[in-house]
Amino acid sequence: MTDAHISVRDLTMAYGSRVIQRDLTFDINHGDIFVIMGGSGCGKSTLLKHLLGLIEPSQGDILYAGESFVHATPERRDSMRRGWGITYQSGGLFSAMSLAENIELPLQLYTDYSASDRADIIAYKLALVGLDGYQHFYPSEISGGMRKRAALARAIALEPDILFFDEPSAGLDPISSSLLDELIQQLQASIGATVVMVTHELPSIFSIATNSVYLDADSKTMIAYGDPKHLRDHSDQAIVRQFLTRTASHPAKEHT
Ligand SMILES: Nc1ncnc2c1ncn2[C@@H]1O[C@H](COP(=O)(O)OP(=O)(O)OP(=O)(O)O)[C@@H](O)[C@H]1O
Repeated sequence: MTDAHISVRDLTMAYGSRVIQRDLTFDINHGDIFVIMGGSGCGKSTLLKHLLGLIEPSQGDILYAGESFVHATPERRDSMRRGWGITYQSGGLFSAMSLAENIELPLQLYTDYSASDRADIIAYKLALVGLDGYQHFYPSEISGGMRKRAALARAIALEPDILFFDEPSAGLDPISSSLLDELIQQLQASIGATVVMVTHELPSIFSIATNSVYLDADSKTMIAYGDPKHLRDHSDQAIVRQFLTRTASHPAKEHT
């Protein structure tokens, strides 16, 4: 038994007969800001999709608070998912809806709040991400960084206890990207959620991650687990140190 928030156990991930990663076993603890790292094509997004239940494992299990997600009934999976907030690379806002309508959608779908309670929650969530008063704007009327923050406001609409991010700062300039990092850190601290993210951004990794796993494309398994700053300085795997210091002597190999 473990008191980890998410436990990955002996996980093998494959597309058909092609194994992407095998024997993944690690924990993500409550309140971690956990980063899934590795070179291009090693299987980071594939792992995220397994954690979200979008792809079934070839082997192994994923447990949330000690309960198997892989073996849960569809109804039980739905209720476990209710506690998750997800933001995709593109942000995933509906362009034909205002920011308020985007944030209202999960509230309408999953809660019995009255219209006026929903309006209060929308205002509060927008304020949390620094978009106070932007209720009536459409996604096309705000900047890329603001869209990411609006997507985050929608992801936290239902008070999730886990936030998943796929490349949160993709497409952002360094300043917007570091503002988003700060926001993720503040939200983590204020709502107490566990954060799981896939990112390539070393500044993000070093400024906010508390723990990480490194997936290796060549050996098709994890070769490092721990605080990325510690791994950068002390990993016994040269490739991990190179990845974290950007010192690879040859261009990163693509595994596509
Ligand atoms: N739906 C799919 N069917 C078959 N193969 C796939 C599928 N999705 C991804 N792959 C392959 O699985 C491997 C891992 O892909 P994945 O997108 O998980 O890697 P990644 O580490 O997230 O890559 P990147 O950093 O480039 O985004 C790649 O070789 C990819 O081509």
